[in-house]
Amino acid sequence: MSKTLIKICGLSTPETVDAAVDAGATHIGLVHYEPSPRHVSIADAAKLRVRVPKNVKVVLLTVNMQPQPMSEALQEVQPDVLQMHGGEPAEWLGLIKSKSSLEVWKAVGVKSRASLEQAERFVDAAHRLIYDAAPGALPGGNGLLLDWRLLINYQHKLPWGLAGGLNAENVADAIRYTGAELVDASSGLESEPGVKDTAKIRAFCEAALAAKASA
Ligand SMILES: O=C(O)c1ccccc1N[C@@H]1O[C@H](COP(=O)(O)O)[C@@H](O)[C@H]1O
Repeated sequence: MSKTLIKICGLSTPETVDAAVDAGATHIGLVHYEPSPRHVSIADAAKLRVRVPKNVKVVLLTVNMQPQPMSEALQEVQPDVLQMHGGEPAEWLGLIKSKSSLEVWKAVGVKSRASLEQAERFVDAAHRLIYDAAPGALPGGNGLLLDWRLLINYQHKLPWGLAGGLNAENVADAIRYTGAELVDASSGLESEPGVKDTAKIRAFCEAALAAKASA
């Protein structure tokens, strides 16, 4: 199995971006969604983006963002990946995928096997699905685990990643149990909402890199 992909999301300071890169993250997530404690403005996202070396991908996370501000945000931040974490329709993602060189990811809340089947509507519209727990107070970033058993023996139609309540203590089990090739964590790496802890980031990356999926 190839090396696990690691996305550290909700970074908002130069120090924590650098810590994630140094720890071996393959993807740096910047959340642009005002209700989130991890929200960064587009101007700040653009400043953080330029710190990230070329071998690490920058993911801009948005929620139901309208086309015009989205287009301006993409222009300014120049992310490698756009993660849509709301109720965006497949047609909308498909349009962005067909008109840009961006990798397009769609996050879906997984409550049942039916959620996985419903997410297949994004097969032509997205490059990757991110399986998260069902939305809580926020559309994501709630630290809620999804039921990993739902993923066992599922014939995924797209590359996918596992999110939802991951932290340094559970990520190795998550990889071994589900076979996830990409793990995505945010609130589990914080000392308080919106404040990333560099020691937790390092411990998460170490545990994820050391784990070998058996699924
Ligand atoms: O992190 C947020 O605040 C956020 C806000 C709105 C949508 C998604 C958000 N985060 C993403 O949600 C998943 C799971 O996060 P957690 O590890 O359970 O906190 C992940 O993709 C985050 O990047």
